[in-house]
Amino acid sequence: MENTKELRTWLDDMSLPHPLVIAGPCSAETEEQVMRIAHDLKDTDVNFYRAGIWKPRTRPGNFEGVGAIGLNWLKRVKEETGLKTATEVANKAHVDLALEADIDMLWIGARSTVSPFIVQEIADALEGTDKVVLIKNPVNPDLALWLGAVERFYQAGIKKLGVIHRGFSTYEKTKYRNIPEWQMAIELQTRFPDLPLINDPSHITGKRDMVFDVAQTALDLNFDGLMVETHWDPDNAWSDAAQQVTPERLVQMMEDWKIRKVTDEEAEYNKEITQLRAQIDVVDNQLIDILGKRMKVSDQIGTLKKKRNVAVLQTNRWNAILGNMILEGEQRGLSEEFVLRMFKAIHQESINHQKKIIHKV
Ligand SMILES: O=C(O)C(=O)C[C@]1(C(=O)O)C=C[C@@H](O)C=C1
Repeated sequence: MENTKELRTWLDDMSLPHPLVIAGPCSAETEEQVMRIAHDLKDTDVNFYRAGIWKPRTRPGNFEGVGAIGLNWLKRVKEETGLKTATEVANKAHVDLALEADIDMLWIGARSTVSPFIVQEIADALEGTDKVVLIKNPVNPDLALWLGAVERFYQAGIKKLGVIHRGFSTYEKTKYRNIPEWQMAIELQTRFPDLPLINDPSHITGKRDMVFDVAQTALDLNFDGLMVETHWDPDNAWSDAAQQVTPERLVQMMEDWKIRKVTDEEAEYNKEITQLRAQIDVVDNQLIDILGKRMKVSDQIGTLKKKRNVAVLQTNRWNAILGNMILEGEQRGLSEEFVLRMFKAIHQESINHQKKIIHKV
């Protein structure tokens, strides 16, 4: 699949003066709940009304969705409010029912994207549809798997495509429910700049008081839209209660978030950015030069270790370096997370260099 301008035609055709907004409850619970939230969102910037009908849950025994009856409620939403509708599909039966109910947008959940078999089944069932299909990232940070899923839909002749960044599972506990790994979204944009990219701050944060900040970060990174779980009584929601916001809060967020331009054509801006980028180029070249020099020293250590039959990995020395560099980094305004990531990459490269030397016959 190649990047083409046509990938964003469906979004451009909407001529929105703001990012695309998909909002609504995590799960459709009752007809009253679905209709009440829809009416609250009716005259706002929300473009698509979302509601989960079939809910893939981590463990059995939790509320697994109301099932097909909820599709009738979404039909009613469209009739009464004019909002377009969206729901998740996870197999062919879901697709058939959703198409029958004329749902406008279908998304593929993170747990489905991980399985090429399921993705292919859904893509085949959707072949040639003119509905919008959005593919959430797989639960694990695997860009090839994510793009592979997009490709399967593209090959099934689906032209209105997009992706949803909902964050990634981790074993370690973090402040996020699913860590954003923004780098993945940046890489995706670099490879497919015209593929509409939607952020899901609800699933990334898992907490409603963090939703705004993550949404703003996404907008700062040129995301095309946001999917925000919205419930009139979030605390009593039947699923994902902690991460849903009220319609009033969503309206406030839509007023408060800052939309940045992709670029600025003004001469003054161009002059300044060109000068600053020239400085970045100089520093980047110095960085590469310095890293090359460091690896040359590492090569010498490798030769010495080979002669003396000493192991490549030296954890005491390595931990001492890391500790020092975290302190040094702090004084220069560099986060511990960044210093750790950078030095782990340097260490790995250094080890690779020495391994080559030691195994050379
Ligand atoms: O100090 C060493 O023994 C090295 O090989 C250098 C180095 C490094 O790149 O800093 C590389 C590997 C070791 O695990 C520790 C440190």
